[in-house]
Amino acid sequence: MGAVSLSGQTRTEREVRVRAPGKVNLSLRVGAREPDGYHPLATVFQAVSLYEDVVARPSDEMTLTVSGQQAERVPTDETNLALRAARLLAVHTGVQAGVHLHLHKGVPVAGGMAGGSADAAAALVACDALWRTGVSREELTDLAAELGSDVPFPLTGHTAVGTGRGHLLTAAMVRGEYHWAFAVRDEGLSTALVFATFDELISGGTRLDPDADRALMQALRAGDAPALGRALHNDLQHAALELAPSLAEPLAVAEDAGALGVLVSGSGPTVAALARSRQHALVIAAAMTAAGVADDVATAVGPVPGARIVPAGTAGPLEDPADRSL
Ligand SMILES: C[C@](O)(CO)[C@H](O)COP(=O)(O)OP(=O)(O)OC[C@H]1O[C@@H](n2ccc(N)nc2=O)[C@H](O)[C@@H]1O
Ligand SMILES: Nc1ncnc2c1ncn2[C@@H]1O[C@H](COP(=O)(O)OP(=O)(O)OP(=O)(O)O)[C@@H](O)[C@H]1O
Repeated sequence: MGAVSLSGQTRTEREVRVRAPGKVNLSLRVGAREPDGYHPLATVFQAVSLYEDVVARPSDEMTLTVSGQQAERVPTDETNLALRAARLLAVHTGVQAGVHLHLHKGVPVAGGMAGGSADAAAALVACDALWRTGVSREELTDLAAELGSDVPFPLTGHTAVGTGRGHLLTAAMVRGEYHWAFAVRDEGLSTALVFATFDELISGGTRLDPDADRALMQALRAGDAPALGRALHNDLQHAALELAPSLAEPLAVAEDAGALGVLVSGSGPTVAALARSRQHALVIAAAMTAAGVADDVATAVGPVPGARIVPAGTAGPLEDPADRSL
């Protein structure tokens, strides 16, 4: 155990492990583009049990390594959202310390499930604990929103309504658990391009109806999965299909396999199918694999909690492979 100096204090060197979830937008309603380039949203997020694990260790620099699903597609330079989160927290709090972050990815990259946003949320929580900054949860949420519209939600987790750019959250009342099957594609979709394609398709005319998700919220309160399946909605789906027409295939296969509802997750290209049970989610995933309509499949349950510290010694895919060669 070494000792490091932090803001004039000496403390025992340690590591902090944080786990943050990916998300599905149960409903994603998009208003007309505003002058700042962003679109007002009315969305309902649900956190699902595909996780990003982040380990933060004291370091003189800000460095990053990545392992896990599609790790080779994640940038490790200063554009990485987790590194940007660490830097933002250091600047905000005046902490003069570095960190080594290791990300273990379990959420599809550029898949519309906010994997990078979950990394950023986890990095904020991990660095906050490592550096003992003492910032409030509200401040962390504000910093999260500076990093990206989707970053506050993985801090909060569970099920929440998102307004503004999607970053203003209100917890939703939810009964029961919901089982999901996902069709994952190797090639991601750019969120900005999907929004731009949406603009072309609607050519200026759309208004957010505050009552549009009444049936969906009622289904969640009642724990009624079939009603939730009928109420799933994504305004960006048409644009995602325009850019990746083959997404129609996993949508159709999941429907044929009896999914209660199926949609493109967020800006895509991951396709999310709501199942009747965990077993049924496995059946839908198997059907998508057998039909060859996905590069990979996954199953998950929601809602699950937001970013939280994982006690040391907890089993899980949290190790930095670089350590094994030491
Ligand atoms: C599609 C969703 O995943 C739904 O939850 C999010 O809206 C995307 O959130 P995100 O990836 O965190 O997006 P940001 O990093 O904030 O923005 C990336 C780009 O997406 C577009 N964008 C994003 C959010 C929003 N409300 N309107 C937008 O038009 C903008 O072109 C922006 O430049
Ligand atoms: N930590 C990170 N993990 C994954 N991608 C990252 C990360 N940091 C930056 N990126 C970049 O961000 C892009 C989007 O990644 P991400 O996995 O968050 O997409 P997404 O799930 O579609 O996001 P969202 O659903 O929030 O729109 C990637 O193509 C990658 O270049």
